Amino acid sequence: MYKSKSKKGRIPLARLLSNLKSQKRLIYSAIICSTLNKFFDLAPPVLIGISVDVVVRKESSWLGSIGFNTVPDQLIALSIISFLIWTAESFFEYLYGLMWRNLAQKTQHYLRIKAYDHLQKLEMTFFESDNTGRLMTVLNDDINQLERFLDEGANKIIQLIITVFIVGGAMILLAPGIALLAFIPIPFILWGSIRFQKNLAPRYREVRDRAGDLASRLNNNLSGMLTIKSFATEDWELERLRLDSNLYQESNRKAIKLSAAFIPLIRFAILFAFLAILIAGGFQSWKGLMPVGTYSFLVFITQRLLWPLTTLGHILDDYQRSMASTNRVLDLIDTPIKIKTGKVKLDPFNVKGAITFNNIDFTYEGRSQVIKNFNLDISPGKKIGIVGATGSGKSTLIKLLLRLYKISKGSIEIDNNSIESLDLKSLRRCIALVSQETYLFQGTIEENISYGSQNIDKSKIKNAADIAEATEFINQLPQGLNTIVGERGQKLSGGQRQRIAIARAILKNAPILVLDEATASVDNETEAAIQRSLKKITTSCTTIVIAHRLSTVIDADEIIVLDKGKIIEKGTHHSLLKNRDFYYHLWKIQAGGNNT
Ligand SMILES: Nc1ncnc2c1ncn2[C@@H]1O[C@H](COP(=O)(O)OP(=O)(O)OP(=O)(O)O)[C@@H](O)[C@H]1O
Repeated sequence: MYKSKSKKGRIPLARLLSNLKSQKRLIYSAIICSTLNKFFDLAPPVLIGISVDVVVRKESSWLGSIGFNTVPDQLIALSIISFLIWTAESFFEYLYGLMWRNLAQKTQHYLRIKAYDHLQKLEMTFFESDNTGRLMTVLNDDINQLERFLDEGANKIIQLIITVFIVGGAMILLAPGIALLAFIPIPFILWGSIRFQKNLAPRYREVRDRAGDLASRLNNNLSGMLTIKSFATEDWELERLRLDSNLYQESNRKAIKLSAAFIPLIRFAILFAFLAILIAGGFQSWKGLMPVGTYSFLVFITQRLLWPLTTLGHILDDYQRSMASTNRVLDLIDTPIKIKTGKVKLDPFNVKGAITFNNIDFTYEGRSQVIKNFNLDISPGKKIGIVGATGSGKSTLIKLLLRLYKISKGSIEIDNNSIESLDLKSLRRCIALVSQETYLFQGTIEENISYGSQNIDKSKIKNAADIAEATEFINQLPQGLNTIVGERGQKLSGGQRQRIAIARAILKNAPILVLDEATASVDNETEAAIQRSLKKITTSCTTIVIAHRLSTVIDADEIIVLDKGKIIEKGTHHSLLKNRDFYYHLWKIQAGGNNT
C-alpha cells in the first residue's frame, strides 16, 4: 500500500530542490531579496547606538569623526540615513514577498500537474492498493501545505540565519567578550530544536496519514450516499467517521503537545543571555570601558539576535509539516511506472484487428492464478463471444488486452505486434470498450458522447447517437444534447447511460470493439436496441462480446466458454449445443429448458 514512506536517505528539501531546477533564478533572487531586507531591517539598533553616541559625545561622536561637525548636522545626517534604510527595507520586503509567493504558486502548480500526470500513468494495481481519499490529500492538502511554507516559511528560515550571522558578526567586532555571553544559549537552542524536530517528524507524518484516512472515508461516503440511505446506515457511518476524526484529532494532539512545550523552554535560555549582557555590558559602560552608544546597540541587538530564535520552534514546525508533505508528493511522483509504453504507433485506420493470445498466465497480486495457459486467435472482423461462470476471468482477459495489468507469461498480439511493443495510447485508441459500469463525466450529453474524440463535428455526434438509438430520449430532455448528466451521469437512467456509452464507442470508430456485459443491467427493450446498434457497427470491426445472457452471443462467429481461466469449450452456438456440455446446460437453464 502506498504510504508516506520517503525514499531512504534523501533529504526532503534536496528532493524538492531537484524538482525545482527550472526555478533556480527565482529562488536565488528571492534569497537575495530576503537577505537584503534583513540587512536593512537590522539597521535600527545601529541607528539608536549612533543617536545615543551623538547625544552623549556630541562633536566627538562617530558621526563627528566622519565630517558632520555640529550636532544639528549629525541629526540631519542620521535622519537621511534612516529614511534611506527604511525605504530600502520596504522595497526589498515588497520584492521578496512577490518572489516567494510567485515561487509558491509556480511550485504548487508544477507539482500538482506533475503528480497528476504521473498518477495517470500508474497501473491499475496501484489504484487498487491505495485509496482515492489519500491520493486526494496528497494532490490537494500536501501541495497546499508546501505552498504555504514557500509563501512565508522559507523566508523566515533564511532571515533567521542571516540575523545570526550579521548580528553575531557585529557583536564579535564590537565587544567580543560580551558577544560570547549572547552566544551561550545558542547551542542549547539548536540542540533542543533538532531534538524537537526529530521527535516531531513522525508525529506530523501520522497527522498527514490520518488526514488521508479521513478524506478517504468522506470521499467513499459521499459517493455511496444512495447505499447508506437505502441501508439506513447513517448512524453507523457517522460513528465510523467519528472514529476516524478522533484518530486525526488524537494524532494532532500528540504533535501539539510536543510543539507547545518548546517555546517556553527556549525563552528561559534567552533570558539568561539577555540578563548577562545587561549586567556585564552595564558594568563596563558604567566604568567607562565601553561607549554608551555601543552598550545601547548591544542591548538592542541582543534582542534582535535571540528573540527570533524563539520562533525557531514554529519555523521548524512549519518546515517539518511541509517536508512531510513534500515527501508524500514526491513519493507519488517517484512511484515507478510498472507498465511502460512501447514505441510502435499503430494507425487505428490501418489496423485490421487480428488478435492473438499466446499461452497467457496471469495472477493478480496476492491472489491465486486467474488465467492459465490461455490461447486464442481472433481473425480480423470476426465476432467472438466469451461466456463462463462469474469469476472465470472474462473481464480479466480484456484488461490484459488493454495492458492495464502486466501478464506473468505469454504474449498478446494485435496484427502480429506484441502489445508490449505498442505505444500505450495508440494501443488503447484501437480498442473501444463498453462495459457494464459506464462512467459518465460531469458535463453535457454531447461532451460525454464525444469524450476522447476531441474537435469532432456535431453531425457525427448526432449520427453516433442515432446509431446507438439514443436520439429519442435525448430529444425528450430539456436541453437535448446540452443536458447536464450530473456527476457520474446520475441524472440519467442505467439504460440511457448505456446508450450514451455505445454512442461514445461508435464515435471512437476503433478497429476492435469490446462489450463487457454491456447489456447486463438494462431492460429487454434497451438490450434489443443495443443489439440493433451493434449489428450496424460490428460489420467493420473485430468484436469481443462478454455476456452472461447467451442470447447476446448467439450470432458470434465463435463462442468460447471459460472456466477458472481456461477454455473448456469453443465453437459456434449450434456446434456447442450439439456438444451437450457446459454451454448446452447453460442455454437450457436460460431458455427455460425448452430450447435444445
Ligand atoms: N483487481 C483485482 N484484484 C484482485 N483480484 C481480482 C481483481 N479483479 C478481479 N479479480 C479476481 O479475478 C477473478 C476473475 O475476475 P474477472 O472479473 O475477470 O471475472 P469475470 O469472469 O469477468 O466475472 P463476472 O462474470 O462476474 O464479471 C475473480 O476471482 C476476481 O475476484
